[in-house]
Amino acid sequence: MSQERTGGSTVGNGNRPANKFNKKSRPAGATGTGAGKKPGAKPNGAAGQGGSAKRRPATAREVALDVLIKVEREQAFSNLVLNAALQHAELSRPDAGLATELVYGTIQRKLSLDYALAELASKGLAKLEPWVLQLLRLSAYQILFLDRVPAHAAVNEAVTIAKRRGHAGISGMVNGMLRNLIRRREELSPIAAAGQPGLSPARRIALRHSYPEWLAARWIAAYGEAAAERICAAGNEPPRASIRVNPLRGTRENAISMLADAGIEAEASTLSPYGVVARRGGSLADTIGFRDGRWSVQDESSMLVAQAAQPAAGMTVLDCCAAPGGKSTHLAELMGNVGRVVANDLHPHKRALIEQQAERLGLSCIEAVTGDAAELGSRFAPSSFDLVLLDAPCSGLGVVARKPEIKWTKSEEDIAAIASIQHQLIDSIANLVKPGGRLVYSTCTIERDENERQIDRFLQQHPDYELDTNWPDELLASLREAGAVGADFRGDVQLLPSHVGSDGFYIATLRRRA
Ligand SMILES: C[S@@+](CC[C@H](N)C(=O)[O-])C[C@H]1O[C@@H](n2cnc3c(N)ncnc32)[C@H](O)[C@@H]1O
Repeated sequence: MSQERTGGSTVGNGNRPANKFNKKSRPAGATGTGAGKKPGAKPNGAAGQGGSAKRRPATAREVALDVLIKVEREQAFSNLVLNAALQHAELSRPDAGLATELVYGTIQRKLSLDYALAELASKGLAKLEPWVLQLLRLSAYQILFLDRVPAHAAVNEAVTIAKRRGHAGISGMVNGMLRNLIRRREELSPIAAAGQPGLSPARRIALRHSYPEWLAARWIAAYGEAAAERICAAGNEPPRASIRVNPLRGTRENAISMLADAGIEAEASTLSPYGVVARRGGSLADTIGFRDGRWSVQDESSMLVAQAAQPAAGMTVLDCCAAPGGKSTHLAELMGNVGRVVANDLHPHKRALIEQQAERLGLSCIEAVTGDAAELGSRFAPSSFDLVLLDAPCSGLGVVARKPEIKWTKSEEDIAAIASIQHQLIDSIANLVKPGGRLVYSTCTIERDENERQIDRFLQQHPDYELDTNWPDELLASLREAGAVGADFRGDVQLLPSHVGSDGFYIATLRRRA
């Protein structure tokens, strides 16, 4: 089947190299929201398994295999593990591109790959050692999804790795299963599987695009079958890489021209007047403009939050969940660095991240503090702030293109649990907004329980608040263009990954009645 990604190059905020297996570039590294390990993750350990722990991986496939093993074993974020592994491995640029494609593609297509492999494993996949299963998935991904990687090369390399890491029986089994897969690839294709008669819409979408069935069903219930399918397809596309220009240090045109000088082909974002989207080139963070504070690496959807919040010079602003500081710094930029932005985060170690960003961007009006947002209501006097932003911790299901493991690790129980925390947080900060001031709520998820329903419940419990439709005309025009808002705009927006290819994001603006 032809799902191949060709061309492309590193345009992310890490060191994601050129990738000739992708049609589009995959941006590398942490995306600026919630970067770090997942809660409960074990500490970093050696990446490999099956005898590879101390050996520095030599090939793209070995690096990819070690990353896949570690992501699954430690419940770690793939972008962080991959970036660390690439820096350590010092692969050539094309090999680093192959490793990148293999890691993201294998995680994205896990359900499709397991569907095909399960037919070939005589004792079932559950009996396989974890590293063998990852090696089979990695190789099956090449056979089923990458037309430009010869199938025999994928098999030969898998057998070589299996011989190095396991006994002869394992390499023989790997060889046999993968050669069978090549022979039966049409029959075992997940696309053929999705075409079977009698499947429910959720099962069909799950098989076709490799998503958990419960998630496909949830999105069908929320958005309808056609939209849910578009969302799932968009989540398998390489995410766009973009920067947000710091208007205090230069113009967007100037940034585009500086990027061109650095070999990065980029164009103005259609969503945000501060955004620039990179098409091909090098790492956006590894640029003079980034180091000089002329721009930050940020997804386009995320840039819309500060724009919708409409901060003004001289305001007193609270960002309740601020680290690593993407939105606090944007708010401060739009305030011309005049006023006060209190940037709070729960984790003490994240305070330095906010301070580093503020310093790099020349923003002295940001004051980074540490604390539980649920306690901010008692820490500050009532009505202390003109503007309060709650960029809440969330399930992250709007960013599966950047962190595909999210779709496999999150559950419906997780969504319910995080929605309950969000409710507690928004409730506890409501009193901090001055009458006439704004409360902005945002998440990087597309779950209605975390978004619209959260706001509906808040409005029922806080009659002193109302949704605020007074958004900048320019912002509303670009959201209309993207198909994200219609005539029924009520003061919130749910951007879907399928709208313009940016992250799925929710933004609501509320005004406290005067
Ligand atoms: C979505 S991220 C924020 C991203 C940030 N606004 C930005 O644009 O760079 C959510 C943040 O909330 C923080 N967090 C989670 N629970 C919190 C709590 N109870 N109080 C304060 N911060 C919390 C996390 O540490 C994380 O940095």
